[in-house]
Amino acid sequence: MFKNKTVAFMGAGNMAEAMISGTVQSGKLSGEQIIVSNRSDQQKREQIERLYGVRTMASEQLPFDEIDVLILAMKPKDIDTVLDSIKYKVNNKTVIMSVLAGITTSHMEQNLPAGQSVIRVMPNTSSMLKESATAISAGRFTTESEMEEARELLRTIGQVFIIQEEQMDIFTGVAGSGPAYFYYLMEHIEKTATESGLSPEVAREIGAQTIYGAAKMMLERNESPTELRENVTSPNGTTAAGLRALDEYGGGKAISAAVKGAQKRSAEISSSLKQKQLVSQ
Ligand SMILES: NC(=O)C1=CN([C@@H]2O[C@H](COP(=O)(O)OP(=O)(O)OC[C@H]3O[C@@H](n4cnc5c(N)ncnc54)[C@H](O)[C@@H]3O)[C@@H](O)[C@H]2O)C=CC1
Ligand SMILES: O=C(O)[C@@H]1CCC=N1
Repeated sequence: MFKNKTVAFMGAGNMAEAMISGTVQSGKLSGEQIIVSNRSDQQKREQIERLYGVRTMASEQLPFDEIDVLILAMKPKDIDTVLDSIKYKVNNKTVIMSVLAGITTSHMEQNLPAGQSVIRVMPNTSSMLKESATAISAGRFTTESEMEEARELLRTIGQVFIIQEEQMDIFTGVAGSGPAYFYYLMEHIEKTATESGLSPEVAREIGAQTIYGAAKMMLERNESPTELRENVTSPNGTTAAGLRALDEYGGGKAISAAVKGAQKRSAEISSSLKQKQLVSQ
């Protein structure tokens, strides 16, 4: 399916690198088919070229006519500069995918040639190991077959969920930002375990295996998190004591607030762009 296709990245930061790593490991695209560009950091380009065997160049050198899929992976604040810089160069057959939090397809469509196909994508950094939970939603001009191809391409970095664009903010709060909540949890588990005498290396391994095992149980057993939690919890036992402390310290509320906080920030990015556009009209 990807034979003779060229996928180019604009932006070569953490998210782009995670996607490049996963895609190259999948073996579905060769390094030759992937072009990675950024604004100015040549050292980073050389590093990516060395590590993943892809082609790299400065963004203004991208061969726009050759590109089938252009993945935008810079910070949301840079979107307008980038759209301005590509709107007269981009090929009308190129599908533009954006991984930028909060940037809507309609914002991109308004700042690109009429009819350009745009897909909003929300991956996470577990793309690095082909374990992302990635959402995609179609823009106004995206065809079903382009969505199917997008899904196939992003399957190389993990699981793909097709969602309505209105659901992107909450998806971002859960899955785009989500790995950070688990790392935060691990930081605390590791610190506490180390203070109680485990070596940091062992504490990390134990914690990671515990999260991994719990995630696998959730994915492979047809049981709700409530059932799974109850199976761990003996009456008057150790887990009950641990969960009581979590409740006492507002653990559940804190987790909900984290997801909602990220969701809200994603929506704020969208509305601040809309505001900016209204002002400049
Ligand atoms: N880091 C994450 O876990 C996730 C990030 N995202 C999205 O990915 C995007 C990138 O995030 P990170 O990789 O974390 O940021 P980063 O700061 O690591 O990378 C940004 C990259 O964009 C490049 N860049 C900036 N302006 C440019 C321009 N005009 N032309 C070409 N390249 C340009 C920079 O050189 C850099 O390589 C953000 O929009 C973020 O919302 C989405 C999902 C998860
Ligand atoms: O923190 C951020 O804004 C990006 C988007 C999702 C994860 N990282």
